[in-house]
Amino acid sequence: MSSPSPCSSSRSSQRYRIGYALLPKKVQSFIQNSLINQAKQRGIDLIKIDSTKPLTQQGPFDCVIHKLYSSPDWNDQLQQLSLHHPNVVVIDSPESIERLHDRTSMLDVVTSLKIPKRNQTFGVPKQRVVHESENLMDSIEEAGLKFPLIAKPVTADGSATSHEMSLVFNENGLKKLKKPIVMQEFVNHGGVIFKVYVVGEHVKCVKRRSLLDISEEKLNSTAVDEGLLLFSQISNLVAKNEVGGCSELEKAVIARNKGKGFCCSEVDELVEKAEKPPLEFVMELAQGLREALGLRLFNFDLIRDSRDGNRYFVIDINYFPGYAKMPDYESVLVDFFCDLVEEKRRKVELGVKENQEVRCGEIEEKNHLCE
Ligand SMILES: Nc1ncnc2c1ncn2[C@@H]1O[C@H](COP(=O)(O)OP(=O)(O)OP(=O)(O)O)[C@@H](O)[C@H]1O
Ligand SMILES: O=P(O)(O)O[C@H]1[C@H](O)[C@@H](O)[C@H](OP(=O)(O)O)[C@@H](OP(=O)(O)O)[C@H]1O
Ligand SMILES: [Mg+2]
Ligand SMILES: [Mg+2]
Repeated sequence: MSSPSPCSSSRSSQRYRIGYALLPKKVQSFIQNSLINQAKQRGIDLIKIDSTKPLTQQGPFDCVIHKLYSSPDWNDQLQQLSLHHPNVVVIDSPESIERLHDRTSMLDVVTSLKIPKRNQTFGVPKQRVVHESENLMDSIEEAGLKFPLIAKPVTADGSATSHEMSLVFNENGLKKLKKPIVMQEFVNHGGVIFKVYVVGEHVKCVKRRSLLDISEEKLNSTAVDEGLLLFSQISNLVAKNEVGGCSELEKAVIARNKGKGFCCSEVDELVEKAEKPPLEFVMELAQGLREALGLRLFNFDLIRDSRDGNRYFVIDINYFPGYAKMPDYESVLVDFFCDLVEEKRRKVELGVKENQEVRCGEIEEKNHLCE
């Protein structure tokens, strides 16, 4: 087997340094030996950054990748780095990342996307943020929202609570929620979501488990009298066999299926059988979002309307998601690192050229003055 070619074929012996600033949990899941080794083979060294120490003293870096929540100090550090070392590629800008931390506006960008006309259409579910002081039912009606709804914490800041969702079946449930909270229309989508991972120009779509459809009948049954069903990170639930049974959520959702015996294995079957959305459509959406968000490392959750197989909804966008769960994540990421290295090389070349032009200009000016 031939060894993988280095990133930049013109300078095969040169090594490149990519600094990463990530929380310990992310380091553990993302910086795996397999990634480090594949990167090494292509001339890239991954260097851990200590965000509590001056960044400019930890370089040099060709590129920096990062995911650190709410750290003004860190944002200042990045600003200083860009000021003093403008050729370093920083992925991504803190301002662009920040937009994904608020679910009230996170999906706004989707509605203004322009992609070529095709059979598939896309949008976002209706939603509205509600506050304690409001007349809840009036607000819900005003926004055109109908039960069942899904309640999502306003802030998506990486904390466990920011992933705590609730299915809301009626006014009773609505009252129990801690406000302010984002209320979003629940769209029946057949128990499967599509996670689209974007890594610069590279895009991968994977299928995952989701919530089962909720029928009119279920909505009117006594099973939903409580009004509320809490859940968290359903797409990451491990397979049935690994936990020795259904999760509480699955049991609860199953119970609402009135003994139809819908269990995890059936959910897994739904995922297995589901057809992914057309690749071209996914690519166009991904590219549109990448440009509109000004981000290169993110994923988005896509669901397909059970009533219309060509209608899709974007329901969530996450910065620097769990890439290690993506098949072949190492090669996708290393290809991306190579793209960055190339970008840095072009920046340097352009800088040198611009400098030369300035110098030539200066010389010409001097000559002219001397004449
Ligand atoms: N509008 C909706 N209609 C139907 N199901 C939804 C809707 N919004 C969310 N869900 C379901 O709830 C899950 C969690 O919602 P969401 O993706 O917004 O939360 P999250 O905690 O930010 O997820 P992640 O772990 O991807 O960051 C989704 O994966 C999907 O199964
Ligand atoms: O922990 P925070 O900062 O909230 O970010 C999460 C994202 O919101 C999730 O989307 C990631 O899971 P997926 O890669 O399955 O979407 C999830 O992946 P992880 O649990 O593997 O790290 C996280 O990246
Ligand atoms: Mg999600
Ligand atoms: Mg999310």
